Amino acid sequence: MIDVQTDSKLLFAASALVASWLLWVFFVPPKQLHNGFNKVPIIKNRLPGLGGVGFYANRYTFLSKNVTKDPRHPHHGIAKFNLLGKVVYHVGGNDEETMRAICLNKDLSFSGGNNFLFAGIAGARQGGINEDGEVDTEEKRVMRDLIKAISPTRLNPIAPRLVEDAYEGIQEWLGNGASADLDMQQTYYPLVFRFTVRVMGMAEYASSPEDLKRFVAAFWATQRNSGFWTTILPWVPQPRLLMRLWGAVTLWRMVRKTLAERQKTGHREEDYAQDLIDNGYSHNQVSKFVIGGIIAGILNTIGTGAYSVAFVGADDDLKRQCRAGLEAGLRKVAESRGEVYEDLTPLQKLQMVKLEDWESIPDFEILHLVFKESIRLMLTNSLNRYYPGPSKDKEGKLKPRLTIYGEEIEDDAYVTFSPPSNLHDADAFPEPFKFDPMRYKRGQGQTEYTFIGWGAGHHKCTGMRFAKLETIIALSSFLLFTDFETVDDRGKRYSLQEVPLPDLSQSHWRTPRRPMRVRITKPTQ
Ligand code: HEM
Repeated sequence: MIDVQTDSKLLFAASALVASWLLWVFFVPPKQLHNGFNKVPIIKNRLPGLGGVGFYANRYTFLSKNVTKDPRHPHHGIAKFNLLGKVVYHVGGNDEETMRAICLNKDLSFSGGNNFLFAGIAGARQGGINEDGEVDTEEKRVMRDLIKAISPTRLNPIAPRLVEDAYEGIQEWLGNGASADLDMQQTYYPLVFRFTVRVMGMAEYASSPEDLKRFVAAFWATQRNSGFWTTILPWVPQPRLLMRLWGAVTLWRMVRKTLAERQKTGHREEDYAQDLIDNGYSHNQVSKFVIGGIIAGILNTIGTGAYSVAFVGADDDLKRQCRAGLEAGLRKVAESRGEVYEDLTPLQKLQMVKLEDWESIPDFEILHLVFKESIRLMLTNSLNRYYPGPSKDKEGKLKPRLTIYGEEIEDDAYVTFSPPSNLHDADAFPEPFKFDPMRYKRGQGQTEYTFIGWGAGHHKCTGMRFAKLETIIALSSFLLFTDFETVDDRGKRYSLQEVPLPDLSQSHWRTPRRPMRVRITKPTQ
């Protein structure tokens, strides 16, 4: 028999429990935040228990609203806030001492920071740090493999194939027409994807448009479906979460299936996945490497590269300068190989260039400066770290505690540095939102601490040379295989300073604030 009275009592008790738990989750910040460990100002949040979840959803705006209001020095200073029960220190500025404190302190965990502050995995294992407080061997191995995958010995033989990919891409975009208006997200982004799968794995997708399309769609399903609710309530089924799951499962299954096919048929490719297979790595290990490598390789490269093309397409003088530099450099390469420059096709000219040529021939410098300036304007991803506390040195003595802007940081805290605080600082880069690639020739942003675009210290970008190579190949392909200009959706030309930047809170997809197309035309000569 049902005892109605007991049941309703139980129901009441359960509801009260849930309600108190929710109140606690939403309104009670972690004790650590207010414990007076230091005098760092606290960022207040409407739901102090959840904390500054705007950091995930709208990072740039969240920091602009809550840190300094001085637009000449965005995001400068230090402030702390609660984020899902963890204490996070925001740090910004362009003084070398502060950046060194973050970039050179071996007690700070890169993967621990990114698991939580980038991927939004609250309470995840502080990956990469073993019980002795050292970077674990699995993480070291993955990093070693990545360095090998994009080493000059591998990039040089693949570079001509990347040029061919760009050439084919352009022919495909033009189709039978004399010109085409490119939405860069739908055209340039898949091209960079093609480059990346060719280098890392799975090269099969680079030659199969259908597979590439499916792979790209699955990738973006994982990257573009993180938001406020999926971060706060990751266990509650919701459309974005399901999309994310679908993306992750599809990526995983595609890579596993392709690996199994290689094993079954003996088919081989020139990508790094093949090297790993040959070295006896398990399919699990290869899949993790491929997917991780693609995430690292794609996210910062697509938008900054696409905008490099768009900026050049918006200014005829800059385009002339880039073409002149490119042609002069290509002529030198051809002549050094004993070729007659005029006898070569544009494709052959570009395919001859080695990584070291792109990096060392002074005529190519203008292309690098365009890319550098595009990164300066666009890079908003923070440098994320986890601080477990000071470790011990070899004699067993505690190392000095992490100190930033004179304030000691407690154990079990997160630290995040905002690149725009460095890259958009008006003293370091006058008129910071003006696209001005020649500013570096006037002495701005010369060191890794005065230009944090590639990071600095222990975690400086491993993929820098590859990112430069692929972007310069793509930009050079536009310059050599097409004529191009940057227009709006009605075909009206944008000037250099009118090129619409993306909302800087949007970390990867980088949609321009107003419609933007790159109009390519078959060259007349
Ligand atoms: C425009 C393109 C790129 C930009 C602006 C960029 C920027 C950065 C920055 C700022 C960091 C430092 C992060 C930190 O300290 O927390 C970094 C690290 C890293 N980047 Fe890049 N990156 C780019 C392309 C690439 C590519 C193409 C790859 C790989 C194929 C790559 C792989 C990595 C890796 C593995 C790290 C971590 C290094 C370590 O922990 O030692 N990046 N990148």
